Amino acid sequence: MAAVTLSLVQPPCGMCFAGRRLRSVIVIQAQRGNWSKMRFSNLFFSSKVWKITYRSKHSFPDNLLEQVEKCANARLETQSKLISKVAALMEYDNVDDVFDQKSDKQVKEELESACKRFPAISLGYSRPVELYSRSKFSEEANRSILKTPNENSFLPTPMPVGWLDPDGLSGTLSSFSPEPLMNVDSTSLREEISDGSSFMVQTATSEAETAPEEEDSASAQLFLSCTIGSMPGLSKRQSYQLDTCGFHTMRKLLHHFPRTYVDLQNAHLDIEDGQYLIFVGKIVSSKAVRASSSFSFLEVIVSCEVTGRDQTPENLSCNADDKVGKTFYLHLKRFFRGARFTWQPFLNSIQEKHRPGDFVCVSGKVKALRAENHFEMKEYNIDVLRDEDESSLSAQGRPYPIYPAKGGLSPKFLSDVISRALRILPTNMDPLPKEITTIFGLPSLHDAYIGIHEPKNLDEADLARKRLIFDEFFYLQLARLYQMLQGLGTKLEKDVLLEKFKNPVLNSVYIEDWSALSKSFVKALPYSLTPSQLSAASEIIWDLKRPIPMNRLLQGDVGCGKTVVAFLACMEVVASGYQAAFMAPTELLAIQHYEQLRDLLEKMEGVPSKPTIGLLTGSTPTKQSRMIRQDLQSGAISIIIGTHSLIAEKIEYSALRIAIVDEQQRFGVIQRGKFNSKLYGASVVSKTGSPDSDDATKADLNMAPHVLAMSATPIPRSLALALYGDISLTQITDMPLGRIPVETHIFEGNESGFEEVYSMMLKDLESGGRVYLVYPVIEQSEQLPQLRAASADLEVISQKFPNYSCGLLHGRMKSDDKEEALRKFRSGETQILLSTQVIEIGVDVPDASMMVVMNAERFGIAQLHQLRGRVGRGTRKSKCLLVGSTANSLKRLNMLGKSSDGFYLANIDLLLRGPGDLLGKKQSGHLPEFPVARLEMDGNMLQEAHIAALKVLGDSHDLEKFPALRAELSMRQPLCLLGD
Ligand SMILES: Nc1ncnc2c1ncn2[C@@H]1O[C@H](COP(=O)(O)OP(=O)(O)OP(=O)(O)O)[C@@H](O)[C@H]1O
Repeated sequence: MAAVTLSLVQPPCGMCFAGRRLRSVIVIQAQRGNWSKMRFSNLFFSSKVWKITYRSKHSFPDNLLEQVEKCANARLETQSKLISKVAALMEYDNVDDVFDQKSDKQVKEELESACKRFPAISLGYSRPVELYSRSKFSEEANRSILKTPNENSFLPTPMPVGWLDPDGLSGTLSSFSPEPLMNVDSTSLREEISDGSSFMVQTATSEAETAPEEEDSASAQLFLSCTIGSMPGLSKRQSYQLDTCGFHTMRKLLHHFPRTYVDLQNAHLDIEDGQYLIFVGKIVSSKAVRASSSFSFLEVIVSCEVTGRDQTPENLSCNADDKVGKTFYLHLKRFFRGARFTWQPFLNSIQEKHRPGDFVCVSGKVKALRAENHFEMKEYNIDVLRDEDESSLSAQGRPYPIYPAKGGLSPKFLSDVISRALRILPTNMDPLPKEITTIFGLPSLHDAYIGIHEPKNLDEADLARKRLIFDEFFYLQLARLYQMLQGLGTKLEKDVLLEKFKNPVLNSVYIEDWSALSKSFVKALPYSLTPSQLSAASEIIWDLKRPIPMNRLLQGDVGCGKTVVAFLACMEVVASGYQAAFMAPTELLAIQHYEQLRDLLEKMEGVPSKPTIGLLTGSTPTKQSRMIRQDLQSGAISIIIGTHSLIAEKIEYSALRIAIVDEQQRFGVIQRGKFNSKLYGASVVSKTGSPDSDDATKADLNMAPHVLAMSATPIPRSLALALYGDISLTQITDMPLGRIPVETHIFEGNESGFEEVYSMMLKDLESGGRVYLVYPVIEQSEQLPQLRAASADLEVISQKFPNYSCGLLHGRMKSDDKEEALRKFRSGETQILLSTQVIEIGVDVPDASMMVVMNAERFGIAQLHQLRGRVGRGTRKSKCLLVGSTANSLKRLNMLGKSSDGFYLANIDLLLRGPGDLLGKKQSGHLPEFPVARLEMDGNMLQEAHIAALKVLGDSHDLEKFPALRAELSMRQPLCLLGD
């Protein structure tokens, strides 16, 4: 049986015990009524209460208490409905008047008699009140949830409790309430239910109970994780509906953000349908009508005087100073479906809620009715003003939030529930330390929720959005850095790592301190390294000397010379006696890197034992690949270059120390992470060198390899942070000396456009150049006949340029054929190479001097920039011709004509096409979801969030000092989602 625990706080001297408190007593007692057991229908029970309140007003509380007492043993699931009904009925009875006329003494006597009758009611103190089911949270947490200093704002209130239409059709009547809710500030009532769950009706503000702030915030933020069913005042059906539509928790509900805000304008003389306007006027009538046996509606008519200048043509001649006035009639309707809403007392009650003559402020969307100056208000809000003076304040327009519907729940319903949730939002729920919000100028979480849902102006909404975006980025960064720190042993290591992130520029090793092998490698290069290449290599080598696995992204514009920097990293590792793996996205590129490295090693002089290198791709013959695997296992191979076969399970390394992933958009986080499983044992080292005693310390044992990712599509920093979180960035910002910028020309793909393109091609070929022709597809397609296809065009181009030989290269060709086609083009046997975008990545033919891209609008800007980077890699002046299918497409392509800065173009691409397109499907699949933030717009905030996360972790490596933050982190970021 349900045990009733009811607590009433002794009011301060002189303050009247409001009738509301007794009403609350009744409400609680009503919970005990087992109306389901007694087969009471809703109607029956309601009518009972009504009868009592109407017939015997004077002894109303006693009688009512008696009646509800009869309904013992309420079943848990029926209680919330019952309580809603009773609370609602109480609200509409003028019970306050009855009690307010009585003296304190009288009220006290009544309370005492109630207490005698119901031993569960005790006077004089307030016990802790639990808001949510104990099964969901620890008792302690619940207690402190309710000890928020601003408890009143946290309290559920009976008005909305009672009036949410159980059918979900008519929404809440809360907007009709002249005074928001019952002001029970110092009464605490609680009923504990036998299964341990509890439901709070009202709670108290008691100084003695005010808990320390930290405790408050730690538990108050648990509020967001409360199930939607725990939200006071929702009917069972509404909870169910919300839950099935995905609003499982308060967080989910509060994160249903407005789609947009309508600028609510003050009413003016010329009203047009669909405008969102705000009026101040007087209620002229309020009528509740029973339309059928199961349908009723309420219509409130508000008259509003609006003055202004008449803009109609016949009045244009009037003096400009003449103001005219008009009276508009606004019709506010609300519909109710269900027999119980056709019941006359109910209709009377809702009708009386709006008294003719009341000043109100009405806002919503207007729709003209047939009668002149009569408008229906849709999606409206109505607020009763205390007096006319308040009207000037209220009439100031606010942004009007427009919510998206979800799962069949109407925007209005959602907005009502959200606004109710906002009213019980604890103010101190912010898990972010105050210091962080202050440094970054962010509002508190409480203010952010209010600001996004009920902003006073658009600036407030913007600031709120900023805070919510910051949170999304912050927790991502925090989780990734936290995860990384957890992988480290000592405090010192953690400090070093955090310091490294804070001051990335300070961490580099001068060339004098590089290994002898690296220095000889630099000497063997046919060119000198650019300053950027030097500093990039220094940064990487600094990292390689730490006992913490490096996770670095080497970025640089196409053709800036990243490969050689990566080779240097390999040399440094090999010099310490370890192995390096270099993974390329395509076989072509793997072969290219292998040959380049082989040539450079051959030129190296004065090195006693040169590093041994191997090539392993999908097409390596089985016998050869078995041998390579054996050599990797024994340490006979110190640098292995290959494709994704390098991370195959059967590959074992003896001492893998660095994995270079030439990502070029093709590899995702997972592939990089797979290298982590390629741990090495310290017992075996490669043959090239022996580990320095300093480096190969015990801490190195079983350390995951360093990972250096290379990206030629400069991923905007924000995107890199979002994608990798904990990654360090190294950028090569200058180009090798002697490079001549590629000229870019844009053409429309019509007859004259192609004529010009062909003539430019001919000129280039005649001067000894070599031309890439890039196509969006291999074969002509019936679905997309406008696309030029590489295979189909081979004949056309061969005929057009009979004196030159053409080659074909595309992804469907066999590996050997591809290599052969590229070899011929590189050597000059073929002068024209018709290709698909397979050449986009890394292909390095320094003599290629022209690139023509057909149907160029089919490629992203970053992609085109990549393609363009295939030319201009030597000393010849090169050109890139982009042929757009239509005149419309040229605008976007023109951007490439204006800039050759890959970072700038990548940002533009991110802005225009979003991260998914920029990264490619594979990689963008690893991007975390950001419900509010748009990386392309809000990316710069990621950097702030990164700094904030570093700061927090710097203060407390394991977040022990920030329990609320830790709890929030675990709720937001399950660690399995954190990439590698
Ligand atoms: N410092 C330098 N001076 C002159 N040439 C250089 C320099 N560094 C690299 N190169 C040459 O520039 C060309 C491009 O280098 P590399 O292939 O490393 O560029 P990349 O940054 O990897 O470009 P991509 O993104 O296209 O792969 C190569 O032919 C390389 O030999």
